[in-house]
Amino acid sequence: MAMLMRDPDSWEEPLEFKPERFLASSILSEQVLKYIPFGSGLRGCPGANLANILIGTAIGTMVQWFDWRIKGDKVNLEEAAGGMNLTMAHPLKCNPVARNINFLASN
Ligand code: HEM
Repeated sequence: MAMLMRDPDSWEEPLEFKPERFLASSILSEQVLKYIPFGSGLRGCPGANLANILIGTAIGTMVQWFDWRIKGDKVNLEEAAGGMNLTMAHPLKCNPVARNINFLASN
């Protein structure tokens, strides 16, 4: 079974950024076997639900409070040569710039 993240045999429009493609996942779907960050089966990660909640909250907070600046205008998503983990060939370097969100201020 191919498990490459951009394998057109496994993914529709594999080069497009479409995080909503994961919304349809359920533990029994074929979809979930294409991407198994938490392993699966009896020894699968028992912390998967907690991790998904924490990661969503952490990323949401980082995006809400900071503008993430990169050098240039495009992120190079080239992957490093295989292994078990998916690694960026050119690790992302970016600077967080605090957003001016002052939602506690009165008008
Ligand atoms: C992004 C976060 C996480 C990732 C990517 C991750 C990934 C994994 C993977 C790949 C395994 C091995 C599964 C297998 O062998 O099939 C595993 C096992 C495990 N994980 Fe996680 N995990 C995460 C977070 C957590 C959290 C938050 C907890 C606990 C609060 C946790 C507790 C465990 C435990 C106890 C095992 C061993 C299960 C066993 O061997 O029966 N993990 N995890």
